[in-house]
Amino acid sequence: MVYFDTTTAQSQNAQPILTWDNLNYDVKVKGGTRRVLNGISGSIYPGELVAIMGSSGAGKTTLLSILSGRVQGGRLEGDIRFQGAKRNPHTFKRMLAFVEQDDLMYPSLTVEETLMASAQLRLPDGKYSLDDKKARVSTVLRQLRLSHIKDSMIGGGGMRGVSGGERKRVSIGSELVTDPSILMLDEPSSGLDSSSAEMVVALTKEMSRERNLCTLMTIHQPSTEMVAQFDKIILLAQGKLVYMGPADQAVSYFEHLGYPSTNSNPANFFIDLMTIDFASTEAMQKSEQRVQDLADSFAKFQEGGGRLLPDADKEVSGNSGASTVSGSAASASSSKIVGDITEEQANLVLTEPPPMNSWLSEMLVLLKRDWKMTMRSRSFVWGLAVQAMIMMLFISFVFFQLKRDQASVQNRIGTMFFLILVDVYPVILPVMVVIMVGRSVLLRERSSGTYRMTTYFFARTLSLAPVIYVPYTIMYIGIYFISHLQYTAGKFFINLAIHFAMLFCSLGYAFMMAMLVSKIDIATTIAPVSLACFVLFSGNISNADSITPVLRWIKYVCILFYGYSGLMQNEFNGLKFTCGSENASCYKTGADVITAYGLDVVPIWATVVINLALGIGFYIIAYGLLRWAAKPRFLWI
Ligand SMILES: Nc1ncnc2c1ncn2[C@@H]1O[C@H](COP(=O)(O)OP(=O)(O)OP(=O)(O)O)[C@@H](O)[C@H]1O
Repeated sequence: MVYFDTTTAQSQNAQPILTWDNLNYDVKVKGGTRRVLNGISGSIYPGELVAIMGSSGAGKTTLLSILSGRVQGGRLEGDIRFQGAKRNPHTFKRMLAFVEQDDLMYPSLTVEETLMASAQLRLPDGKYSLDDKKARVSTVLRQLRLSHIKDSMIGGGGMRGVSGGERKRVSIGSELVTDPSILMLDEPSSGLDSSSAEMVVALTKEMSRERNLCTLMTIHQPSTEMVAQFDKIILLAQGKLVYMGPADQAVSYFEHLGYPSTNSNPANFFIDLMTIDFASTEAMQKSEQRVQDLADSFAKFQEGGGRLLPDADKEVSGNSGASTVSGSAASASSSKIVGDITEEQANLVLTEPPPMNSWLSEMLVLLKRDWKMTMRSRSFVWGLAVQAMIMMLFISFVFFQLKRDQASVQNRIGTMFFLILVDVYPVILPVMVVIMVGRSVLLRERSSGTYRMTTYFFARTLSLAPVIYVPYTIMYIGIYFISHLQYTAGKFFINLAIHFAMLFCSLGYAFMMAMLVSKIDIATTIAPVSLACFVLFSGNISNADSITPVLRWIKYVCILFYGYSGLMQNEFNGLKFTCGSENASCYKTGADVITAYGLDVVPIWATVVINLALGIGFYIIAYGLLRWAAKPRFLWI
């Protein structure tokens, strides 16, 4: 009788942390459906490092996505249990650390800042003091051999930063500073040279052992050294399971099925066995048949409790005595030490996700992080400052020291109109781009429940506000005095209030557009067009009272209309103008101008309040888009 003991040292005393049973996954294809995963069952235990292997298109990423609760679209059947119970989407995602294939991080933060932000946001304040979090970060930096580059920028997007291997380790580190029960990594070795890839796997194993963490990764074609690190491997071929068990027994297992190893690297041997050969019809049929045979043999092997060849007389298992494929506790050793870990460690699994930190503490951590990023975007900060100064000089000297004649009426109207345009266009476009650049990191952090979406909006807005409000306030003050608008304290502060409300609206509009569209090039095309429509209804180009009745309502949702109306009323009310004899039509008072332009409908105070309300409305829409429309529809079983 031949038995393979498919339990690993970690599984002998412990309960599985994650089990899956008979998973079937179908996707829609032209003319019907296609089965991507077929009857996959298995389990993983605390402390185990497990690799999902298979040739391209075998279903590795799909299986990992299903187990992590991140699969979208298609039809999923089967059963998945976390610590013996059905998974709760809200708690499971906070107990899972998921490292995506693309290392999505903010380029302008340093390695240490990236890990610290993750620790501060995801470790509960009630359990960890700031010093504990710092200590944890420095431990992770040391364990992942990152201490020497802790002050280097992550880089990316044209900014020089850490290397690919280091970047991957930072990604892993920012997940490991938290207290996850399971760590999942999608192709952690992709894009890395062999020594960096080996280092990533070796360090992951070291940390899995130390923390008794269950680690599951997909990997395409690992080296012999990497295969030796894995406790368990899951081999998939054409969506079917052909082996799941200790990595060091897989070669013997296939030998006993009649497939002796043909390659010194076991991974290459497995891939050769499982790959479909498309060279000819005959070769294809033969390799498909082989894969089917392997899948059938493993299914029988699982059903038979690890019995591979009935009545064979060879004992091949590395472990003596019979044990079952599911790693039953029946075969557990009575020893207190199992493999590298103790029995207590083996049974140590977190049953509750860490509680979320308070809203304020979360917001302050995000604000600090966002502020650093904003200040490091030199071109953004300086771009806004320089453009505000250029606008100030340009507007105030074109409309220099306005008088009280009929020409000054036109010049005042021009000043007000130009000012409201300056409040929106040069603000919305750069802010929108800055928000969109961080969109993918935001979505990743949202998927893992790192923080609340409301704290994100507050912190991001507060971090951007000073670099907009400070130069723009200087610009308004400069224009106010150089152009000689009405010099009274009341008018001056009302002027500022109208502009501040406009800038708030512009920020809200930029957030809304950044959440509405996922691609920067599309957003930078749509935003100016939508703003151009607002210009039409601002009350300058067309008379606010004479717009076609069907479209007249648009002015009431137009930020430019309220800003323009407020500024015009504030500046013109109380003014008297001289009329020259040559002027056929003459505005004698500022009130005449306001009436002629149809801008006396909404009182000044209301223009400020309505613009603030519109700004809040834009933020609410942005929040709704992020919360619901951009929310991925994950399948849960
Ligand atoms: N939503 C989907 N729609 C159509 N086909 C899909 C979908 N999801 C997965 N597939 C198909 O299922 C198969 C398995 O995909 P998966 O990405 O899991 O493979 P993989 O083993 O990770 O491959 P690789 O190593 O190349 O990344 C592929 O043929 C893929 O095209």
